[in-house]
Amino acid sequence: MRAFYYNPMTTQELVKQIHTKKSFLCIGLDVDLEKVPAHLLQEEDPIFAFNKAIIDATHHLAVAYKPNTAFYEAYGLEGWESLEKTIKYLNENYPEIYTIADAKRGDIGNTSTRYAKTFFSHLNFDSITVAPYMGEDSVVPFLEFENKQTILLALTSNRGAFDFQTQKVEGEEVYKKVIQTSQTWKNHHNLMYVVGATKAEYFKEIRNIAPKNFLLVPGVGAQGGSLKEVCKYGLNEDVGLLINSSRGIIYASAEANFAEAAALKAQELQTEMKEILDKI
Ligand SMILES: O=C(O)c1cc(=O)[nH]c(=O)n1[C@@H]1O[C@H](COP(=O)(O)O)[C@@H](O)[C@H]1O
Repeated sequence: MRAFYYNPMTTQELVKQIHTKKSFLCIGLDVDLEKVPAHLLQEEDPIFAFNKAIIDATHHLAVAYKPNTAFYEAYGLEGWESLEKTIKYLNENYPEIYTIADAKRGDIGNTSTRYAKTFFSHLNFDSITVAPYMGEDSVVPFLEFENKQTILLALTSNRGAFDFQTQKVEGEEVYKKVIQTSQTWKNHHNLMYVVGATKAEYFKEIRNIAPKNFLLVPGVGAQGGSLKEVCKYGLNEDVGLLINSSRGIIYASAEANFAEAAALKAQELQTEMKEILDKI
């Protein structure tokens, strides 16, 4: 795929879109060919056909899409091509939509630079999820892209988050150290954090140390997190939340009506979001 001209999206534009659509919904495009409707398997590119139908049916309800790269890499070269077609389709047809490469990268600086080029320059994603474990020099190559966002894993939605992230080092939980330390690397226009929806009771403290940053919040839907609980302390003056649901939306039906069923699920969340936004 050749690089094409594309205007990168700032957080201010993201906030504008949130207010226009009355939505801070992110739809996760985690495509599993064992779960897509059988008739799509006859398509030349079933993954892209599935994504296109979901995007066309839900783009007015969501402000962001988040393909998790594992679901594409698992199908080898063909899967990677489906990912390329998906991001190109989003950028060309819905340029207002915010895009997240959920790739959870991060390596020595020289290698992180290549990851950053892959997802920001070549694929033209607006943002990427990055693991902070290797420290500042592994994250800075992503932050050097001025109009792109780096989304650091802070407190993840899974049970294993308690293995390291909530453990104390010198009296402070590791996830707090990640947030506090990284705040000195770049400003809130370039830096966001992942905080799981299943960890709603932590949002108050997280907002104390990261009042301005956007938080990407996966775990609503299939993992059982509550939108209302997250919003109680997670919202900030710019809304500041992107709530992701993947399986709960895209696999609402495995029948021919899968895209309409996905739109209904997205609509349920958007309606709840509108009610919340109307009150602030
Ligand atoms: O970075 C992520 O997006 C992420 C972080 C996290 O703590 N928990 C988490 O579930 N995710 C991702 O968010 C998506 C959640 O999918 P569902 O549980 O199907 O809604 C998957 O792509 C996960 O890999």
